[in-house]
Formats: sequence, C-alpha cells, structure tokens
Amino acid sequence: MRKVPDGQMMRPNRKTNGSGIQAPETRICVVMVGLPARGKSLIAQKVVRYLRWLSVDAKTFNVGQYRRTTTPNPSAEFFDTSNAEGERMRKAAAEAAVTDMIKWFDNGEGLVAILDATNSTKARRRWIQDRCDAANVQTMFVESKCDDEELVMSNIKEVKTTSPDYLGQDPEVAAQDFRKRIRNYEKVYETLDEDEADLTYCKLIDVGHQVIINKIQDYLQSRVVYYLMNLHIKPRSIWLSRHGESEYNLSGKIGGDANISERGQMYAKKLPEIVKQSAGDLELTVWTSTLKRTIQTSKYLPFEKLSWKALDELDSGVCDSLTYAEIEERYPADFKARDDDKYNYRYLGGESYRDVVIRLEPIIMELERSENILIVTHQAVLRCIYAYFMGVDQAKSPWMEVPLHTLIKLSPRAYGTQEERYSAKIPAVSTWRGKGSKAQHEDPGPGQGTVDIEVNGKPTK
Ligand SMILES: O=P(O)(O)OC[C@H]1O[C@@](CO)(OP(=O)(O)O)[C@@H](O)[C@@H]1O
Repeated sequence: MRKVPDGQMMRPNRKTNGSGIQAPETRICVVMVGLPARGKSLIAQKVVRYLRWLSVDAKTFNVGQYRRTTTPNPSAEFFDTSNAEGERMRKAAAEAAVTDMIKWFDNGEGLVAILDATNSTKARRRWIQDRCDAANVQTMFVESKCDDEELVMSNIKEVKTTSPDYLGQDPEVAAQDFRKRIRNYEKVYETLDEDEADLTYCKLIDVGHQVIINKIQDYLQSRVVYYLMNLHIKPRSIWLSRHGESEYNLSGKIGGDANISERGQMYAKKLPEIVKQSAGDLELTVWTSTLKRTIQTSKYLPFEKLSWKALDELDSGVCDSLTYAEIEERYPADFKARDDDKYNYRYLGGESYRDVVIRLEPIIMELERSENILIVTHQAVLRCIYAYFMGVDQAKSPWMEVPLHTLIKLSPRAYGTQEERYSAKIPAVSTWRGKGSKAQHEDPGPGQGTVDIEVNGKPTK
C-alpha cells in the first residue's frame, strides 16, 4: 500500500496481465473446426468478447479475410479440392493468417488468438499444430459439428446476406452457391476423432446439446471450455433496466439501500406495460439485486423473480451515502484517482469496476444458458453487463450514460448486438457525472407521458 498526500491509502491496482486469471507466458491458439454455416465465426467472436471483458487480450484471425485480399468473390468451384489453383490460394491465406498470428503473440500483444477457418482436414490441423508448437503456442481445437437443419439454414440465410463474399449478389443465387461450397467442403471434411487423441480439443455437437473434451490442460483452457459449454446460439434477447429513481438519487448520494422516490414508483407501475410492448407475450424471469430499490421497481411485473447478491451496486466503501461533492472534499486524492482510472480504482473498503466484472461472471454464464431474462439492477452493474454484450472497452464502460426510467433490449446476432431503448418518459434526475466534475444531477423536467423507442441509437418515430 502506498501513502498519498492527504493520508488516504491507494488500493493496489490489479492492472496485471489481464484479470490475473492466467500466467502471462501462456499463449493459446483456439483453432476453429467445422463446415461453413456452423456458427464458427459467432462462437469465435463471443469467446473473444468474453475474454476481453475478463481482461485477457484476445483476437480473431479470420482466414477468409486473408483469402479475400487475393480472391474477393470466389465461386463454389474455388473451394473444390480438385482445383489446384484454389487449393494453393487457400493454403497461402492460411499461411498468412498463421504467420500474422505468431507475430502478434511474439509482439506480446495478447494471450489468446482464435484462428477462424474451416480447418476441416486432419492434415490442415496437423500443420497448424506443428506451426504453433514451433512458436511455443498451445493449441486448442474447437469444432462446431451441427446437423440441425434449422440452425444450418438460418446460418446460411445470415451468411448470404452479411458475408462480403456475396456483396451485391442476388440472395437466392448466393444461397445456391453457398450450398455448393458447403458440399465441396463435405467431400473432404474429417471430424475430430481418436486419430487425433493427442490434440487438445473441445467438440460441440449441435451447440448446447453435447460436448466432448479431450486433453484440456490448464485454467484458461478450462474457462474457455466452460464458457463454450454454456453457449447456445438460438436467437433471443435480454432486457436490462436500472431501478426507478431512488431517494438517494434525488439527493445525489451514492450507494446505500434507499427506497424509490415517487417518480421511481411511477416507473415501477409503468414497467409492465413497457415490457409488454417490447417482449410481447413472452414469459420472462426477472433478476434483481438484493437492494430495496430494484425489488420495489420489479414489484408489478407479473413474472417469477430472483434476487442476486452479485447484482448489488458497486460497493463504494467509506464513500457510501456521500455525494460526489462530499467525496471530493473528504478524499480529494481518491476522487482524482478514480477519475484518472475509473475502471481500476477501488474505493477504500469497497470495490472497483474490475471487481464488479469478476463477481458478475457467474451471472454472464447463467445469462448465456438462459432465455428471456429481464435484469433490474444498478448504474455500475448495468454498465458492466452492457459492456459484455456490446464489447465496450474498459476505458469507456465506466463513463457510459445509462439513464433512469429506460428499458434496454439487447438482441445478440451473428455479427454484433442489436439494441433497442424504450424511454418511459417519466422524469428523473440524471445520475451521470462527467470526468472532472463533482456535480451529479440536473432535473430534465416533465416528460411527455408516452414511451419513446430507439433502435441502435436512432429514434423510431
Ligand atoms: O461509478 P459511478 O459513475 O460513480 O456510478 C455508480 C453509482 O451510481 C449510483 C447512483 O449514483 O447507483 P444506483 O443506480 O444504485 O443509484 C450509486 O449508488 C453508485 O455508486
């Protein structure tokens, strides 16, 4: 512990290599395996987002992107293994991706790389394994094997409309070509099996149904496997709301366990109607914190409710129940330290945003496994959950504005998450405080009484 001028203690910043969940020298290449349209890119993207959220530097190397630099719009024939030129170009793309990935590791830029490609033959996997062994990088193969016709079809639909390979093409022609491409891969596809028993792998069958694991070696690998085991990639949404305005929010005090204000009550009463507007007749489950303001806010929702300690607001320790102005006056060095590095700053006797992320990890796992969840929680906790889904980086997430009396609907898709915001138009103080300022709230005045809806930041009316 280091003494600072006003006698306050600085809590050590745990800004080590990541969240401290892995020895820094471990480098892992997660090698995706599987036919096209099996959700590999979605899985790769989710693993990267999850690891970054836990402060493990991770990056995807997509072989398709390397291939596109020489062959931007190939036809299905390009992927026929009897096409020597196609084979040569595809191997060159894989070579370029692996070379860049090893450079990335050697420059100390990260711990986990995801090699996103079909890697559908044993020969190709052996070649990757040898390259990684030589560079002192561990490999973990992750196969998505999926014969669920419906899931494959919805992936084909997604790919033909979003893949740069089919940019500007007639969607039907694109879908036909893509199916042909899949058939070409099927001719040579070899699933991971006993012949490769020396490899570390995790085989996901019909994502979420069956998982086969082999030779998982260390903590970080088992974390990734645990995450993969909880994934399902069916389309669904998650709803998030802060509690209604509290008595503490009104007086500018942080923390505590205050009741909601009169306007907070109005929001609680209106919430069922807004949820209905957004979720229709879906039967939701409501998760709250253990604090009164979230429980009171969810009171009128006609659904099952669960209170989680892990959803309680960031613990502000000795600053609990003070206003930002009082904190600045009593603990000026701490006030400044928090502004300088809000993500890592830990309140004396309390928590940092980094601490909150760690305690939220089981919530994220449970969220990945579940469907139709509405979470009613607090400003800091909501920022952390939002950052996980939207991939917001740590310098920005603690400063995000999350208004009171607003329902947020997040719908994860293959390439990014769609966001809808429903503003209840019930006035509330703003609890957002900008860097360097001690003022917290201003009253935005009376609302219009109707619900305003925004999709991905744009008003719908
Ligand atoms: O990290 P900052 O921006 O201070 O935001 C967290 C603060 O938000 C508050 C409101 O100011 O949360 P809450 O939503 O529970 O009312 C405080 O209790 C909490 O300390």
